[in-house]
Amino acid sequence: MRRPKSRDFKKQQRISEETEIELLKSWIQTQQVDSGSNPMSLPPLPKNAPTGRLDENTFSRYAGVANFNQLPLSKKTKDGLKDGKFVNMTDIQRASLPHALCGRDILGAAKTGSGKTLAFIIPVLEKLYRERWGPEDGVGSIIISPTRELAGQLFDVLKSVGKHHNFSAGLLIGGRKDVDMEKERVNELNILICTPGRLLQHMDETPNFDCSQMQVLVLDEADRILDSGFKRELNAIISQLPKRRQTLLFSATQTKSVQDLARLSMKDPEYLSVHEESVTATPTLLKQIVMVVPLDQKLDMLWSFIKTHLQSKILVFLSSCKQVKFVYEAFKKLHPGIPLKCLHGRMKQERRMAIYSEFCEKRSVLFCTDVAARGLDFNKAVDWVVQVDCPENVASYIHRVGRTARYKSGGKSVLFLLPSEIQMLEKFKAAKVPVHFNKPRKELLQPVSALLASLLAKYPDLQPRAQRAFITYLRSIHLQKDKEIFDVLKLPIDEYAASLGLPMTPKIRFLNQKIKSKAVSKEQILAEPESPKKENALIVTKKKLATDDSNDEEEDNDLFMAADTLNEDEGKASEIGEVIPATRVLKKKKLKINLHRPLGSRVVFDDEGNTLPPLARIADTQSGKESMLLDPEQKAEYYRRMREDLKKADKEDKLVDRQRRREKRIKQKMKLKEVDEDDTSGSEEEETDDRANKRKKVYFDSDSDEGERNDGKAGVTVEEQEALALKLMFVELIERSIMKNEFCGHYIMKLTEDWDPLTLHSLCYLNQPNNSSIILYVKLFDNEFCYLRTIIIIASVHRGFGQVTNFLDPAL
Ligand SMILES: Nc1ncnc2c1ncn2[C@@H]1O[C@H](COP(=O)(O)OP(=O)(O)OP(=O)(O)O)[C@@H](O)[C@H]1O
Repeated sequence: MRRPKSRDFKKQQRISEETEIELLKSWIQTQQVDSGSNPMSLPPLPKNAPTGRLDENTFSRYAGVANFNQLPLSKKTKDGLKDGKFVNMTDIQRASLPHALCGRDILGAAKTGSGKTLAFIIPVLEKLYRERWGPEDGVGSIIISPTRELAGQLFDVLKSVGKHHNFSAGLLIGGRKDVDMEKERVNELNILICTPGRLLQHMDETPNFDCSQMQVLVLDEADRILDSGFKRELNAIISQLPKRRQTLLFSATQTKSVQDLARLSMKDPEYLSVHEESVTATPTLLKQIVMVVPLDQKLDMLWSFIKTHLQSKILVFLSSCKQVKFVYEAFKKLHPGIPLKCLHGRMKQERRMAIYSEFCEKRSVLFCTDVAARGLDFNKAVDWVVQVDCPENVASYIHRVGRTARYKSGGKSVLFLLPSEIQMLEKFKAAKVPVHFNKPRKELLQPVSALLASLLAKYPDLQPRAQRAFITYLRSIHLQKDKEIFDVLKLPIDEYAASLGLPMTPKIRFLNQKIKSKAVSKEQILAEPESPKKENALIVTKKKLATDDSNDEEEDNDLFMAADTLNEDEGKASEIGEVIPATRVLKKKKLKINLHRPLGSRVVFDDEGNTLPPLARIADTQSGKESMLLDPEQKAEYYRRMREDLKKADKEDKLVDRQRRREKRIKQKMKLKEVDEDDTSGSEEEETDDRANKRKKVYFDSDSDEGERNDGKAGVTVEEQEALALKLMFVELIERSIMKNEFCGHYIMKLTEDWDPLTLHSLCYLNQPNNSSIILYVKLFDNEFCYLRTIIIIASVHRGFGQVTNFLDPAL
């Protein structure tokens, strides 16, 4: 049975729209609240107090009222609110609506989930209604949201509360294919809800797109839209909007920057921060837990958490899309017993919207990036917000946890803090964010790393995902602004890689710069007299500075070298050890040699971990006297003798080689002659040409000390010789000898003597038997100039595979 309509309702129904607008205008005008005052400070009107016109000339006060019905709102808006079961106003609505209704600019700040959306949707509807805005008037209001999902949600609220109005509204967000259709219709829309990028696209591309008459501009999550990420877009948008307009800014963490307000041409805005005096900056019904979790245990902790909360609706924040993708894919394959979903900015828009709606409806775990951090009001309450990675600042934390405990419902959140991020707690305290400190219960921990490792082995496509997740996490820490809290060099990088199931730690190129700068600061330590850290710092600094001009790969290598040094000097270098991460692949990484490092600066270690000069081992093995290495004079004498011996040997070998070449050339000439004589066919010319072509390479007369060039003579270029040398070295030495650890000088000499085309003169080498890293100093004849030229072949054996990494002319 239909309820009889109230007298007020019947009365209002009788009032024509025109009269209603006149009435509203004079009501707002006569009873408007003083600028700068907070309507909430006024005593509330009694519940049954008459509203609207009291007599011919007076109206009821609307500032400080607690009920929507007591506000000077159109019947259509009131009906919409009633349909949505919105009766009593929240604090921010009470504080801001009286100002907003009389056309003032607003800077509204209130806790998450406190009803800020209605605080700007209502004034938009009312303003356009009072201005009698119609389809022919075009764009009357623009509401900008930082994310597509939030824009979609605002659009739903607008549709619901404004359903009795006749305005047309459009949702303009990126990722939608129907941009052409939008372009056709956008000029007919009265209210645009959009993301900055899409709005700007229309401003740039849509013919006759006109916002010059718009009345109200709203920035939801204003601090986010005003921050540097949207600066370019927002400036371009603002430049196309009329200066005479009402501007409403809302956020749980509001900007107070004068520059921001100036950018928006706001004039004496009302700053309404309704919870400024509140004891907490977060909802009172939100229980917030912080746990200190080492980086390598984060996934174990997350997995354990999910397994013990299978009946909950959980929102999990990670710091990058790639982490989200990896954790989602990996956990899905492990079947935790609750539906898993993921949401990040790299997904197609339709998928994003579908995931968002599904999560609103069903109990599940949603892994997401900060794309879901702000504004989203998931229909059925979220039970837990889990922050696996620390947010960039307190504001971001407040928005993330604000996805639960909305309006009058409760909620819980947990944040995993790394030991190095513990300072975040002080920031929480300063920002009035009450967190409870909980110790992780080890008995409940269900390790997942081993399972991930086997998953990665089973599904090859998962491994690159894990690597990308690893790198993007470290990069996100590296790029954080707050360097007091986020220091990538304090992270146990190697253990973290293992916890993702990765068999090896991926390369982290971007870290090098940090390592270098740390090295410089270590130099400052050196400047201080008697510094106990001096010795250790010296080792590290030298290593870093020696590689200033090295390429990326080698830069990474230096990271590992530095860490290696620290490992060996563990006790002494604990100070630096805190700064430079250890890695699991140190021993393997050490094999890579920085080719650009000045010769002789390479540091090798003896069994006790002491550093030795590069030739120390040869000297050591040949002299048998370790002490000799420590005496610079003896060492110099030793090198001098070595040089003389080599020179002598060079001369002798040169003579022998010349002789051999001469003989060989004569032999070849004889052969050619024989062939020419035998050939009687008419293809003689052709044959000769062919042969000439075949031999068109550059020939050198190795007999001539001046290195004259003689076409038609046997020989190969130096490049070919080197290439052949490399090949031979690789095949014969590396594969056979080095891998078996039977590398010996005798073998090499034998090999080179047998090898005809290459006039390999002499060869000495450095061998580090236990490292399987070898430098071959190979002396060749450079036939063009007929001097002895030395190439170094650097060979390394990495995980059982020989690899010639490079060769070059050293300045020995
Ligand atoms: N006056 C009201 N009466 C009842 N429910 C309300 C009222 N105002 C808002 N709500 C409800 O409170 C919830 C939170 O509102 P809203 O999304 O506007 O919060 P918010 O302050 O914008 O949050 P955030 O800062 O996270 O964006 C919504 O579900 C909304 O329907």
